Amino acid sequence: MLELTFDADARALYAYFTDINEGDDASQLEIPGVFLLDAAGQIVGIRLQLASAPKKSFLQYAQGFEELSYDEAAQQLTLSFGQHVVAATEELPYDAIIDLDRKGRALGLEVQAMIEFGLNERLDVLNPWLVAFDEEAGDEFDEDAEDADEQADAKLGVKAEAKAEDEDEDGPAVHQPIKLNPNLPKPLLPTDQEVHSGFVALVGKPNVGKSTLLNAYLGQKVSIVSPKPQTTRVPVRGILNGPDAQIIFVDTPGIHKPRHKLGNFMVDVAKRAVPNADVICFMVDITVPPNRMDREIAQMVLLSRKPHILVLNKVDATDEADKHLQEYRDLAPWEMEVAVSARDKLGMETLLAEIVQRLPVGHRLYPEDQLSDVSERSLVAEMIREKVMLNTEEEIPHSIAVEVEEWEDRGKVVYIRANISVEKDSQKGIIIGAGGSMLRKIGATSRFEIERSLGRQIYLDLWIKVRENWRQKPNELRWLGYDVKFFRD
Ligand SMILES: Nc1nc2c(ncn2[C@@H]2O[C@H](COP(=O)(O)OP(=O)(O)OP(=O)(O)O)[C@@H](O)[C@H]2O)c(=O)[nH]1
Repeated sequence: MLELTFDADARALYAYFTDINEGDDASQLEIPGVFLLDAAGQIVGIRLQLASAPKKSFLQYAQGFEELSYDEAAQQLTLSFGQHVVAATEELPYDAIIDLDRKGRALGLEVQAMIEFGLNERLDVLNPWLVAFDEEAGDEFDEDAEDADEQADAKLGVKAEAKAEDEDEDGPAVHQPIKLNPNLPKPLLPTDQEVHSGFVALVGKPNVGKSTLLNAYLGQKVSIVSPKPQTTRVPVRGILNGPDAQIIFVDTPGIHKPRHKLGNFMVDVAKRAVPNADVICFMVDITVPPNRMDREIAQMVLLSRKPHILVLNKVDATDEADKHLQEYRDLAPWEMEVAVSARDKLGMETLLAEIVQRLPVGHRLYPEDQLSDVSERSLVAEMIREKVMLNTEEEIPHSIAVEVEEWEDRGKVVYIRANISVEKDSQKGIIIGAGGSMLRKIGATSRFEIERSLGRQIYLDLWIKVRENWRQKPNELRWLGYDVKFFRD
């Protein structure tokens, strides 16, 4: 049976024909079509009109599903949900998207409806096919799997008691929050006066520069950055103090089409940041035109009814900054738009002023010397993950997780033992590299950055562990700290 997921925030319906991983979708087809409606106006199917005959392999993954049929003569792909009489059709407000792999095989499709379409009330017929993002089978805490995991740890010499102790005390990733770097000049701030203060969500697609902007404002890295999409996995709060304002930026994971439970978690925590924010900065990459995901995020921002600013990033990277401007403007009635370069720190004062005037007046919500809510321990784990991401290719960057397992102040140095989890044995080999060269490189670059950030000498002990298919396993995700309950406000 073909399973569907419906993202109510984005009003998007997804149907995947096969399990897919990051990078499997090599290209996309945009195809016009119609909703098939019964006499009551309920959606009972979708018909897509292909422009030309597809390759033979196009429907290879889709073949087993009785809901799908292809009319060769008419070049129409139809999804029918049950034996309903089609009484009417209604044009899809946007072309459907079909993801293709490198061989041109259709991996799945996405259909988006407009806000005013009232899609959910018309989805009743589709209910038996709908699965919720977060309620797939096996999502319950799996004690057997947890036991098996501990046994595997014991075999590898990992101290299960030490881990349990860590987790009992403070959860998987809680430690001292990062304070302002003592080497940086401290702003002189009046303490008890009222200021503009509140939460500012940085939301957008992966790779648009959200983390770069946050780090640029704070003058210190609190959120890791890489050229690969989906770098940020958990919301990171960075606190900027000024004489008249305290701005708590919330850097969120890039919103994308989730393909595994880790992706579901990332999108879920990103979306939760929107209703909790006082101001929303919708960040886009001005060098490329908006796509379906930008439209979905813009709708979500609009629905929140929060003050919202369009932040057009990467102006440094194009000579035609206004080429796609109108298309971004058309996504929503923005209260304000500001063009910036997070990399070159351009436009940042203007954006800050726009943010501050939209924040409520009150007291500072965080101590003035606190830079982030990220613990030192989490930041160190993230910095190591960043170095693995920067030094590896293909599927590796997305397949790893890093946990700091031991942290001991030994006077002159801080001893830090960290585990890099991978999904397969083959990935372990890649991370170690020939004669250990890759691991040495990751260790050296991580140590340099961690020492700079902590202002202390460290001894970094890196271990690699295979946690098979961890991104799909709820208990593994919880163990690694990717659990929504840790990120509730
Ligand atoms: N040219 C240019 N590149 C930028 C700018 N801002 C960010 N980048 C680059 O864009 C890439 C992605 O930046 P990130 O800050 O990791 O983007 P993000 O939106 O946080 O990405 P996710 O974590 O995937 O959601 C990195 O290679 C950055 O160096 C900018 O203003 N100009």
